[in-house]
Amino acid sequence: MITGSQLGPADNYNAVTSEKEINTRENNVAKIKVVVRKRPLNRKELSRKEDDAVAVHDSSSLTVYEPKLKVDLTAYVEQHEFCFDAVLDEDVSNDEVYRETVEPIIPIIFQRTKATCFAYGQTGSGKTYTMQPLPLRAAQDMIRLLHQPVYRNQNFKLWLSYFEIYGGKLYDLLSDRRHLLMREDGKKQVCIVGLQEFEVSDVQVVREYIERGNAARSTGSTGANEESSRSHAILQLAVKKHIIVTETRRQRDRDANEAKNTKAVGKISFIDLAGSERGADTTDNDRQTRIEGAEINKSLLALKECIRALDNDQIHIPFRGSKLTEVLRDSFVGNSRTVMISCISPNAGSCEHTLNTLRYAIHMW
Ligand SMILES: Nc1ncnc2c1ncn2[C@@H]1O[C@H](COP(=O)(O)OP(=O)(O)OP(=O)(O)O)[C@@H](O)[C@H]1O
Repeated sequence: MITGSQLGPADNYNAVTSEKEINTRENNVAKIKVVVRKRPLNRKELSRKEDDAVAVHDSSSLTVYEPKLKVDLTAYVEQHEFCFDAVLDEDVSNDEVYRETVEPIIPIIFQRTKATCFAYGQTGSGKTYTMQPLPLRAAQDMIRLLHQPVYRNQNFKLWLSYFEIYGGKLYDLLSDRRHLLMREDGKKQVCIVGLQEFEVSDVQVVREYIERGNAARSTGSTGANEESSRSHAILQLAVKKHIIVTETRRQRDRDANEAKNTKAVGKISFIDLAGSERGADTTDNDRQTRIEGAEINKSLLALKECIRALDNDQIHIPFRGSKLTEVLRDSFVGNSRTVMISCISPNAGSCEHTLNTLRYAIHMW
């Protein structure tokens, strides 16, 4: 697989981008990229003297050492080797994560590409820690690109929206958690009725919107991670071309909203998924938690099915499998790119979840 890391750093965006250069970039960015990130042992795990069961060998392979018992109760360790597009060790910074995952995609968003970046893993494995900084960094680079003459002259603008899927329902995180409805138009385009989109041209404003959305997110508590997220949060950055309307038409369309005077170019969606083990979260908790668990399980399975179907160039993609995949439908069809970041906990006690996460990731690869 070709990895995006072959592309130049963000500063290269400042150079004037030629059509040929863009096409080369587009071909160099893998359609689906699977990256694994290991987090360090946390204070609790260290105080319990838990073993680190994950060894990262190089930039693309790792081994999980699973503690097991024989039938006669003798302890032994089973080794599981894995290989991915990229494996990021515990000392890798969020900046490096950005460079490895999202940065290579940014220029091709301006060339009608739709991209999806999501983090997958058990509760407490680092999904939010990994996903939180990515949209801001992406917005920074996108705003810089908007200033290039080639895009400025075409009147390209950046728009932001942020919503969550909680218990199979959609809520706008930037509009007092307003309940949103999803509709399909005649051209089978999914649209989220009432979702607020904001034009952004300043990184500080982007930061404020992200903070506002984060504060509105649904969280619940479990034994594993008290601030655990039980919803999928989706932040979208869309590049749109503003169409200059004549004064006569403007008057005619006096009541039309801003969106009618724009044309979609490309989009990147960042998804912070709910904890992957939540699908099995059916015994300890109340009915509501069990329903949430079932919904989460359904959407994670549907996501896997869709990505596998895309990778195999299948004609039928099972988008209708869940609300999550229905919402993401337009991001997967046509010229699309997907980056999956599998977050894993290093402690031996999490081995089973870690192996499940890596096996989920292997199916995408
Ligand atoms: N790579 C990392 N380096 C340092 N600390 C990390 C790293 N990854 C995660 N952490 C810390 O681990 C804790 C759990 O991480 P986080 O909340 O991102 O998990 P999560 O996978 O999003 O969990 P949930 O599904 O419950 O939301 C946080 O305190 C976070 O700061």
